[in-house]
Amino acid sequence: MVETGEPELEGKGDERSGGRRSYRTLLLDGLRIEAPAVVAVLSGPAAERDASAAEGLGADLVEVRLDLVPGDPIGVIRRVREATQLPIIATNRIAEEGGAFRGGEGERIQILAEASAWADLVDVELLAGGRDRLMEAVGRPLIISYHDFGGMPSLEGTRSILAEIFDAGADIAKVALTPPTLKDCLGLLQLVHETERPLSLMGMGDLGKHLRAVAPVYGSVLTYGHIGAATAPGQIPVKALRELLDALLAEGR
Ligand SMILES: O=C1C[C@@](O)(C(=O)O)C[C@@H](O)[C@@H]1O
Repeated sequence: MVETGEPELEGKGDERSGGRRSYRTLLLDGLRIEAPAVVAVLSGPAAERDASAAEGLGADLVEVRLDLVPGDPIGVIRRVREATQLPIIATNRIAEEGGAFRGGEGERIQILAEASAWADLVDVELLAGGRDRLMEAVGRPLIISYHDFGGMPSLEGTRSILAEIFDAGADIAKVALTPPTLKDCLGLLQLVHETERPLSLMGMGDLGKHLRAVAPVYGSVLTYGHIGAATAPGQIPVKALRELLDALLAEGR
């Protein structure tokens, strides 16, 4: 686990980074993220080509879904590193949380650890058996994630999951949930607004997808969009997501 030590710098709603509005600056082991930030998810055979296009489409970071690229995942992330200057998140998603990796946990963690040499942040699931082993092996800022593709825990249950994620040593907590009602969406926005530590919250599904553009207004630090095929229900194309954020983020808050 990386000892960041660096304070987060609380920006103001009117701060701009390259013409974009930033609410807060995250300093993670020398990596500077002006939040809220758009992450372009790279998957499939066009991952390297999409990496080249990501910044022009409005992405601030890219995520390489090592479980969703053909061939050698290490070769792919190396080429993505050559294709873009944007910070890279390495993710090798377990099947239980919507991923396509089908090997053993030891192999999955090994690939992720090796790929981290070309990444700026690493994503690992809260419930992954190899989570702590990976965290010991990787000297990168960590996103610890939790996904529910069929619904969501209660709000108290979600608060407990966030506490577990931060207690486990996350630099950024990430939860992607499928809220069944608008009341659940309101509850999640309240949760984002009250959480001071860096949290990325996304809604999945038809009723939750608007949270991808709205939760950043309430403080969510990362929101994920796609360039090629969507990698989650309700995911929004990067260009449209960027335009939504630029339209919705407020001068002051
Ligand atoms: O965890 C996340 C969020 C995500 O599942 C989404 O809902 O956009 C997409 C994944 O690629 C990423 O790793």
